[in-house]
Amino acid sequence: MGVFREAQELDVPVKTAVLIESLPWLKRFHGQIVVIKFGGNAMVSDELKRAFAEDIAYLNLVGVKPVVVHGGGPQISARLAELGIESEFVGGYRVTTPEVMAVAKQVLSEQISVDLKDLIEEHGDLAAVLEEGTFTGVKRGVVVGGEFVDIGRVGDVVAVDPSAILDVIASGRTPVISSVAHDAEGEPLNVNADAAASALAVSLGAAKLIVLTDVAGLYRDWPNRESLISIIDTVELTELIPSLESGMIPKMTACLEAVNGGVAKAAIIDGRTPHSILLEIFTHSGIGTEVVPA
Ligand SMILES: Nc1ncnc2c1ncn2[C@@H]1O[C@H](COP(=O)(O)OP(=O)(O)O)[C@@H](O)[C@H]1O
Ligand SMILES: CC(=O)N[C@@H](CCC(=O)OP(=O)(O)O)C(=O)O
Repeated sequence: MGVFREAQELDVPVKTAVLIESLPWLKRFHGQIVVIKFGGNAMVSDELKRAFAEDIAYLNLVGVKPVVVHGGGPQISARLAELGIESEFVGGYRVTTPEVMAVAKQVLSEQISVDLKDLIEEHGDLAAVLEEGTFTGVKRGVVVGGEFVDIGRVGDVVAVDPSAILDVIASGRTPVISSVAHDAEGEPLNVNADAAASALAVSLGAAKLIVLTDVAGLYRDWPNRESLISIIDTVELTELIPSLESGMIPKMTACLEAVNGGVAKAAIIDGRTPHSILLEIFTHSGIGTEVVPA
């Protein structure tokens, strides 16, 4: 008993320091919108999803206004494999036939959105799933080796209607939204979730965009992982993007566009670290890679 109390007393200065370190960040972000993108690769275990939901509930309850935009690429791939439907990526984007689109829509908007909302709601009436309708998109193609390749129902966001999101925020809850968009005819488009989160952060005038993924951040020397970039400005990032690979291309483009669109900072952080969002927001050093204006 005596040993236990002594150990607790030793912890007191550490605990106090951790709590008080958050004060300037509470002042900075209180009342501000922070868009948080939860990537499918960061949803690797129930424990991590629960820690994510705790962080979102925490932010909400201390007066920050989190908005969750999620992906689910690996989960879509797993479902397609179960159904025996082939799928491939070109330039970081999934080739999306109408059949693939139907599966992506079901996994993202019906399954993952609801799962995340339910986990956040374990802490109170704190979340709401947004119906599709926020993002309007246009079909995009990719250029590979100088040739234009049609990749099906893949879209770029061209307009964001934030009204439903603002209503949810005004009700004190956290919107949870998938990246599915619709074209002018109302047909669904598969939008990369990083790009959707970025467009939303700009439209909402968010104070920060945080992107959770399955690496510590952006490495200059990928795949050696010896040189993690802690901070990079938009000019340097613009020069670096053409040399990046696969999923990092849409991810870093999304961060660049967010900051160029007026979001003060965009951070790529490791979603495999439990409570990485709280560490990023409420500690001086943060974690991962931060993109800032030049
Ligand atoms: N320079 C780089 N730094 C870090 N990761 C990189 C880099 N280049 C490519 N990657 C890859 O990008 C992946 C993240 O993109 P992606 O798989 O689309 O993630 P998410 O599902 O979180 O959106 C990493 O797991 C890593 O394999
Ligand atoms: C066009 C395109 O590639 N769309 C993505 C949408 C989901 C997504 O972006 O999920 P992550 O954030 O987990 O990667 C896909 O179909 O996988």
